[in-house]
Amino acid sequence: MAVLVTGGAGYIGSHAVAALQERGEKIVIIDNLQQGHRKALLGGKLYEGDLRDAAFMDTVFQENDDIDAVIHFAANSLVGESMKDPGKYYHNNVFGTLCLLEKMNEYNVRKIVFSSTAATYGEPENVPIDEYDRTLPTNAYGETKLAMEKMMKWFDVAHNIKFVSLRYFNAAGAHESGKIGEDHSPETHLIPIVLQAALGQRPHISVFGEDYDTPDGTCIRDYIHVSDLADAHVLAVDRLRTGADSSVYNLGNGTGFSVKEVIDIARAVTGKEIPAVMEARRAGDPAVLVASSDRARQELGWNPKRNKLEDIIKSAWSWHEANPNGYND
Ligand SMILES: NC(=O)c1ccc[n+]([C@@H]2O[C@H](COP(=O)([O-])OP(=O)(O)OC[C@H]3O[C@@H](n4cnc5c(N)ncnc54)[C@H](O)[C@@H]3O)[C@@H](O)[C@H]2O)c1
Ligand SMILES: O=c1ccn([C@@H]2O[C@H](COP(=O)(O)OP(=O)(O)O[C@H]3O[C@H](CO)[C@@H](O)[C@H](O)[C@H]3O)[C@@H](O)[C@H]2O)c(=O)[nH]1
Repeated sequence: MAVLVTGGAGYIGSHAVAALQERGEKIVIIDNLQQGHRKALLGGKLYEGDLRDAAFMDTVFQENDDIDAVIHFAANSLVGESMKDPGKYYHNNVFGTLCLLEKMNEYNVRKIVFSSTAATYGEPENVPIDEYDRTLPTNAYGETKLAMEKMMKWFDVAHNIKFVSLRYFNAAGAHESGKIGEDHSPETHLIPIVLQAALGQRPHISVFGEDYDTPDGTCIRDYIHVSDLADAHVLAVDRLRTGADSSVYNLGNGTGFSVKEVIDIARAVTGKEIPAVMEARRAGDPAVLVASSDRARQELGWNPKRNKLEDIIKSAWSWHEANPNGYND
């Protein structure tokens, strides 16, 4: 048996590849390297190409007829960008997933673990958010992820392709080996940008909005260590291999931190000043996203181990300090 990992050379995908490798899985990776890095791969066989290229996908499935499960990370995933260029998100995310599901059906692969997101909920009715809460995305990115989840539901009904949809909250941190971490170009995520400011690579961190309905006026997010996310994917593959039905799980720590709190903790971790400049809101941002992950704990047996934000930021800081230019590729 082999696991196909789409987007495996990306940030979260490469940590999942490392987790699969640790337990001796055979791993096949698809990545078009629009964001991914060859150097991020600690195992597996990389096929460089695009999900939407049918001939390329035929080659991958034909050369690896032992693939029994797919973990699907490949997507565009930036809230801000999706508000300016929604077409890019529908094309890569929705059409890309359609291409993948059709090939899975053609090659008789009937298990998929999917990278979904807290952005499917939009502005929450209840905090912490559980899987039964309303899904009403406030940005085009979240809307495409919800469309992808719905597509998987109908491929299950019609073709018996079982899915586990993992709705991650905000991924952060780096692998404990120090070998892999976060390197996006351009970088838009809060924690790496704050750490780039700590390294003096940026003059300051811009805080997008100080007038939200939160205690200090800045947005609140639930930060979860990337290796804890990676572990959940291994558990989800296991669950599907037992013949379980399709399901959806939130993955977060259950504690929210405001943008200002994140910056303060990063100042304490790095010992650097990290200047902050207040700016206007970024379109599409919900004020608060905090997870209830009880269901993942109960049904998947997921037990995130790196829960303290200080430790998560420390692990990211180790990576950024040692690799100030990322993978440098
Ligand atoms: N980073 C987060 O906080 C977060 C939170 C929730 C959900 N997610 C989801 O998790 C997944 C991974 O996120 P990430 O932060 O690791 O992103 P990433 O950009 O680092 O990784 C995505 C990878 O997919 C590849 N890719 C994109 N489109 C492709 C295509 N059409 N064909 C082949 N390869 C393609 C990219 O080159 C990249 O390596 C995404 O689906 C994202 O929506 C991320
Ligand atoms: O320079 C910056 C960057 C971000 N922020 C704010 O920091 C918070 C977190 O932003 P960011 O790190 O960009 O993450 P999100 O927009 O919350 O989105 C991430 O987390 C989502 C899940 O919650 C995922 O689905 C997305 O793919 C992933 O990019 C938001 O309030 C941003 O407005 C700033 O104030 N300044």
